[in-house]
Amino acid sequence: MWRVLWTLVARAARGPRRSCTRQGSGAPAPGSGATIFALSSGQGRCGIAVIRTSGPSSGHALRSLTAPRDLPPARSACLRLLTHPHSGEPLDHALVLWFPGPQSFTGEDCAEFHVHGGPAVVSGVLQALGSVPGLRPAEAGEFTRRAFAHGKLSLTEVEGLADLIHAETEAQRRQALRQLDGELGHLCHGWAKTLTKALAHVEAYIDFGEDDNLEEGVLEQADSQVRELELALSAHLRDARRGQRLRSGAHVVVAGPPNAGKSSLVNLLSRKPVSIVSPEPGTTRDVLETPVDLAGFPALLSDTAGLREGVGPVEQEGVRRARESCNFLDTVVIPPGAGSPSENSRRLLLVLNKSDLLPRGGPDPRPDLPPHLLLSCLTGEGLNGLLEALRKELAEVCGDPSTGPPLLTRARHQHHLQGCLDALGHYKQTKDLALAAEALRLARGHLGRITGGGGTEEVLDIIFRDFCVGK
Ligand SMILES: Nc1nc2c(ncn2[C@@H]2O[C@H](COP(=O)(O)OP(=O)(O)OP(=O)(O)O)[C@@H](O)[C@H]2O)c(=O)[nH]1
Repeated sequence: MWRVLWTLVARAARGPRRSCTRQGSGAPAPGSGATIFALSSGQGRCGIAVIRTSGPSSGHALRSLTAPRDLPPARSACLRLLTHPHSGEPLDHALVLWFPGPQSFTGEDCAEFHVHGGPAVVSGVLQALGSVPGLRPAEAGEFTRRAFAHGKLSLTEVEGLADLIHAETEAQRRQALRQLDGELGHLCHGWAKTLTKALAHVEAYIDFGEDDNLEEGVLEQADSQVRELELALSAHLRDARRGQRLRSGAHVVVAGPPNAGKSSLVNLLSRKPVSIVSPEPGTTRDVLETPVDLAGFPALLSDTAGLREGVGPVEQEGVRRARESCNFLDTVVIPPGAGSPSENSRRLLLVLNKSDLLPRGGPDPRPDLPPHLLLSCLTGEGLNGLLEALRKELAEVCGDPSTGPPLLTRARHQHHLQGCLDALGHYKQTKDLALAAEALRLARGHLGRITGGGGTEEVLDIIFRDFCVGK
């Protein structure tokens, strides 16, 4: 029987749809065939600038620009004089590297020129490359798109790479690196393998149901595999918003009565004068948002109008907007002497500001309040404690990328996971084994599309739009 089942596992793994493996779309990247070139390091004056090429004429380009005109050994840096291929004019002394395909980032022949980073050197070398027949400037993300097309990166790894390039905080960098290293892809791959096994069991029953040699309980095994998978997928979907928040930033709202020191705290946390600080109550009238790195997590920090009643229509509108902002993670700042906050915040971190005005080492001045932190925006005392408390809150809200399972970082991951769960729901409902097998294939197709299997072409333009030229 096991031989029968293994054959079926192999067949189920092939299936009518592409399984979730680490491979590209199979479709050639637009315009692949041409050799592309671009500055891959940042724009502007710098010590070293890296210019690279990818495509069949890379070797020819390297020989055309370097003296001596032979290819350096593969993947070894060599010092060469760069000259213009037509005029012979010296352009720079550069380190050059030759990466013959398929052992290169894109899977194609690639060359790199590490030149001195002056604008004239860079434009001279780019112009020289443009004069080599068969070469054209690369479009944004075209190197990575070719890497994807040649199966060098899965789609989740491409997304991880895009996130790594855009990462502005430590938590974002950690998360992006984990995705680039294939953690999310491996997770989906593991789920797809479970589905393949379940499918093999169902197909075995369809083909050999009457065969005495067929092992007992194959359908029950498939059912239990599906149940386990459902639990795992549901757990990930429950956490789905965390990964997206980690990419886009959590909302942190500073709210409280007028003159509490909200603007002072926003300026302190963002390390720049975002808001006007003044002893006059009611200075901040509207919600002021600024992106910040809070204890390694990305956040959109909002300063709000002081919450009070009986003011004019403009300030009242500010108060209304402030209350509306208190939907996410709120830090409510209150001064000594104010009443307990009544805001209906989902997550509240209470800070008692102006602690420098309190007697040193005295008892807690506000034992009537819920647990709170003491802070002085004036002296900075208590700031480390507040940052640590924020780090814990944000790790809850965004997910901690140092530990825990890989996060779903995009809406499309969530969409396909939900699609997979829905298909598993159909599997459980139907009594028809052929339809059950089809539901499992459908579920597996959704998982495959997360890592870039068939049917992802429509999202490629959106994903690669996030890249810069040269990547
Ligand atoms: N002593 C002391 N004064 C502070 C501290 N933080 C802020 N202040 C002062 O308190 C006053 C009000 O500060 P703001 O930051 O403008 O207060 P706010 O809550 O934004 O005020 P509104 O715009 O009215 O809502 C200013 O004079 C600040 O210099 C602090 O920790 N200690």
